[in-house]
Amino acid sequence: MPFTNFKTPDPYKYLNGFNSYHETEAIPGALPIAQNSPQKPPYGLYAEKLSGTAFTAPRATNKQTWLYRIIPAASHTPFTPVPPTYKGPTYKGGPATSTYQFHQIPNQLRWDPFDIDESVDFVQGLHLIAGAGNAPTRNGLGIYAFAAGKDMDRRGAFYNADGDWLIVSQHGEMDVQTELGRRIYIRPKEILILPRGVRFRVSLPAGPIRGYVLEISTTGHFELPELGPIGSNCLANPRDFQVPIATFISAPPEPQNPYTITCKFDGGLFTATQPHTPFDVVAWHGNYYPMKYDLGRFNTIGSISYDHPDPSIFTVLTAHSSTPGTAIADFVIFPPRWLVAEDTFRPPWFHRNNMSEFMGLISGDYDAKTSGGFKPAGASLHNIMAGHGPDAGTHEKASNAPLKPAKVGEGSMAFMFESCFMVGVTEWGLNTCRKVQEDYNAESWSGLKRNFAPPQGKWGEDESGDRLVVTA
Ligand SMILES: O=C(O)Cc1cc(O)ccc1O
Ligand SMILES: [Fe+2]
Repeated sequence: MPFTNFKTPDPYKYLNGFNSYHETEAIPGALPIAQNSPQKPPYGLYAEKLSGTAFTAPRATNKQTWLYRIIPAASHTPFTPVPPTYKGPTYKGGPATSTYQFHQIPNQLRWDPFDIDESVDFVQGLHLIAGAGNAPTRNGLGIYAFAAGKDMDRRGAFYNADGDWLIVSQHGEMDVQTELGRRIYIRPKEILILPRGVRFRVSLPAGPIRGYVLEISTTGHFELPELGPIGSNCLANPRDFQVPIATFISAPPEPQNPYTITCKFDGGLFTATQPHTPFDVVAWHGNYYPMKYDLGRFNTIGSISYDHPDPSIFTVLTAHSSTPGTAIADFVIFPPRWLVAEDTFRPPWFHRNNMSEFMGLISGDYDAKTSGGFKPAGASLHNIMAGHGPDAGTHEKASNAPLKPAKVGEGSMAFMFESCFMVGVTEWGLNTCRKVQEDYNAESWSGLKRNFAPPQGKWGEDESGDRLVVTA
């Protein structure tokens, strides 16, 4: 049985390997040999360096890519702010605000599925649901929902100066052209990493799309988690990350029909034009590039004895904070898997987490919920120390289930963005989207029964705390 989510292969070819140093050329000989910046690069190309870290970052974390292109990215008209009347995304806490405005809410929150708006493209259809910190100090995080029904303009491209994106596809198919290669194909249950600054354009070959985006505004990037005693394999394996192969558009510049470059810079949108295509990179070498990953390739591990392990065993990618072992964001998935633990309450336990947990559902059911309120394309947020866990129905069922080996999550894929930040909710996330469920807590946990049955005798105290109560 092939461990992938797909019967038909993706139509494009890729380079394989996470954190590998790759090189690719669309014309043989376009990459200079040995050096980066010859006096005259091959074929009249310009050399341009795209850095993913400070020049001085330690070798183990240093990222850069050298691009060999027809015209450098520097050549464009000045960027000007996109007028607030533009039918577009809500990136900040509210329209035309200069700072992020987040509502900090200690309650558990859950959202019904986000709507698809077929009249917008990928960039226009992005909405910031929640986040923390900010981009300018490189200490922030953003969680977006996106939905779109239109291709991005053929003569347009977008880049995000605020951080790296991890795009989770929930519905539809995305064909993503980037500077580093013409095509990346993303289907539901696949993810796309788009590094800060890389220009791209999304088209929709098979109708509307919907999904989620995690943005990290840090100095670092998404990394594979350490494996410790697990060893050198399992979870997401490096060779399953797929990287575009250099391809370029060679059309001559058209001053009368320019390309529009849109960027997100501290949550605001700016545009500039240029007569030449941004997708003119003929060759590149480096370790700073977009990547796709099919979540079906994840090698899930779990308990083969007793007790429910921490969900960190399901971490696909992590973005470190400066505290060892503590992530600004972990991307965690709950794939189909066998549960075999003996004498164990198998679903997630009740808990209050030091970290915040934003969850989404790509398809199917999530094994901690039976009430039906956590639906594909919906979401939940259990902020720092918000009590949560299985709903009453799930608890009842799992406490009495025969503990035979059982497969959970067949056809399902839930995920979590877990962060050390207190994650605030935007005005769009709380009100404008009109998806917040009023009764989430009551529906989930008000039905929890008191099952307490101590042995006969003197146990506990009365409410004043100074007299022992005799239970019947
Ligand atoms: O809250 C959740 O459903 C996510 C979760 C799953 C799990 O298996 C253990 C802890 C946890 O936070
Ligand atoms: Fe949790």
